[in-house]
Amino acid sequence: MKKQDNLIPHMLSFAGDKGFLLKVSQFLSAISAIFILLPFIFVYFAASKIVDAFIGTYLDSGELLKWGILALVTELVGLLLYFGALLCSHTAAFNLEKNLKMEALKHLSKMPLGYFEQNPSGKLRKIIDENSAQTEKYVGHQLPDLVGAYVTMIASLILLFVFDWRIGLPLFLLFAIGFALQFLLMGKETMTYMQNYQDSLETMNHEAVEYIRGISVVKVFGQSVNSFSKFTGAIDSYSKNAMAFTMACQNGMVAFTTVINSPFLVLIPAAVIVSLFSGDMVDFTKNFLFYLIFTPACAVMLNKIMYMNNNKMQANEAMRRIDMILNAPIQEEAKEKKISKENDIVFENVTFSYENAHNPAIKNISFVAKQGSMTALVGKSGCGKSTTASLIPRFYDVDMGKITIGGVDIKDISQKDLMEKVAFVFQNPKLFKESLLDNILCGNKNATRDDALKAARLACCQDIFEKFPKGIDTVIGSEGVYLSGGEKQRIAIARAILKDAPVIVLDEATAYANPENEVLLQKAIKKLTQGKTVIVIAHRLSAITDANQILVMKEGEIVERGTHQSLLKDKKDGIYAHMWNDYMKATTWHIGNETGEGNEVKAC
Ligand SMILES: Nc1ncnc2c1ncn2[C@@H]1O[C@H](COP(=O)(O)OP(=O)(O)OP(=O)(O)O)[C@@H](O)[C@H]1O
Repeated sequence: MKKQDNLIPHMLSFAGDKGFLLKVSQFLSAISAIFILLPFIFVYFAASKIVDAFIGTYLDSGELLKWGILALVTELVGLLLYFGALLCSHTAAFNLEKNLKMEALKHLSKMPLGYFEQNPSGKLRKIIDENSAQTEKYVGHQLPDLVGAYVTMIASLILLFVFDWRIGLPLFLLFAIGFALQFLLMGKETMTYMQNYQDSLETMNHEAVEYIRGISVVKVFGQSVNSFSKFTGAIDSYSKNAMAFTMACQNGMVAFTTVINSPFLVLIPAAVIVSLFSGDMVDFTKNFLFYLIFTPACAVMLNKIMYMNNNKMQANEAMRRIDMILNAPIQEEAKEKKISKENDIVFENVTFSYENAHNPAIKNISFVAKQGSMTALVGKSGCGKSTTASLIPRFYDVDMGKITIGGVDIKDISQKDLMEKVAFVFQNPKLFKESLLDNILCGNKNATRDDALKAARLACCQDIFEKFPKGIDTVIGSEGVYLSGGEKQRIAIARAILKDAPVIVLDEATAYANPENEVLLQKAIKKLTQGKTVIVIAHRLSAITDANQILVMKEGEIVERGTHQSLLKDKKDGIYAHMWNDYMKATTWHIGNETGEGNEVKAC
């Protein structure tokens, strides 16, 4: 899609079954605009009567009253019609905003989870919220106003010529110059400046959030805001783009505002010249009175149109941003969905690269994880363990090779079935700002409170509940309720126990355990993984010595495989044997002196 495409019709299509209200609203607004112009004519007739009274002797107060009442009534009718127009446009606009949000959320739910690593939730929320609100503002307020303003403009131009074309023509030319300047202002170049400005505003907001998130690092390392080059760079870029946008608008804006707000500079000289050639000074005076009343209203209207075009440009840009989400490629669902009854996991020559990465994160990975067995992935940081695990629930799709569960390619299993089949416990589990109970229940929406309590017991969460007066009903994040990393992990394990999925992936699920709660966590994990196909990533090698197979990874490839015993016995000089030796040394490492005096530090 080109940046400058007119996306307004596309945006309006989201009004759905309320779309017809937009037409009704525009119709009412157009009629209302005419009614709101009529009082000028009636006031002109009233003023004419007063002029007549000056040159004659008799002032017909009845007729004066008639024009006054007509002016009042038409003004009121105009306002009522406008009210009706706004009512219709707002109903359609709210529907449009709701549909846009729903569509965006629906689309996001079909995206691979990897998309959310590149596009953090805060950024997506901002794009959806702010831009859909912008479209609501445009459709609810400005769209009916725009139609009304254009009708007013055409009617006004007609009126300019109806009373005395010799005065109307120079005024028309003045307004035409104003319009020409306005269209010059709305040129493609300005649109590009505005898009750059909006982009840099978005980047700056995003970097500000990142900076605040990392404020603890800033404080601990005594950094200043200037040392965060991405944030300061984003501020600089915003300031440059804001300035460029302002400068791009400056000349046109000044010229437009000056021209449009100086109709008397044209009206008075024109009227003086016309008066010199007017035979009937009475008629001239009446007409001049009309232009005197009407011309400032024309200027106000043109100013309004100018700002409305600006708003249209912003609404177009808002739609473009929402479209970036709506057009992002979704994770394709298989046309013929297959059900996998068994739970063996098989990787066949799987290769995967992250977007924009130079090298594959994993290469040619093949292994079989038998149903009911435990497979451990070990290796140095960055060797591809998490990547391998994250391909099982399709957080990303493989580039080459395939992954099957129970003999069925995971791409042929429906997303819903796959999500039901796999439970994933992350190193940093995400808990919602809801009660602990709700956080556990989200593993299985059909489960009862008793089920959740049972799962929590199995996950050794009792001590967490005992800390808070409301126990399992305590809401996280409220009134100083915060959980430690290890506590969060146990809640996440309770959630996974409740889900009772046949495949369990544990990515550093005990990373935050301290010596006391590691025992609890290990117990919880034992309960969770009984009889399941388990893929586990753990830096503490003691946690995986019982695994049915250990896959040792290096630079994205499997370089050794076997059980703990076989790897130690058959590959004495292998990577795993070295890792195990280092691990054993670390667990008996002493601070103080080499004779073992001092404080022992357990590996954690
Ligand atoms: N979202 C991502 N985008 C781009 N590259 C990534 C992403 N996540 C990981 N990588 C890269 O892929 C490679 C494998 O990373 P991965 O997280 O799988 O390693 P790991 O073995 O799990 O590491 P650790 O033990 O530190 O968690 C690394 O080079 C890493 O930099």
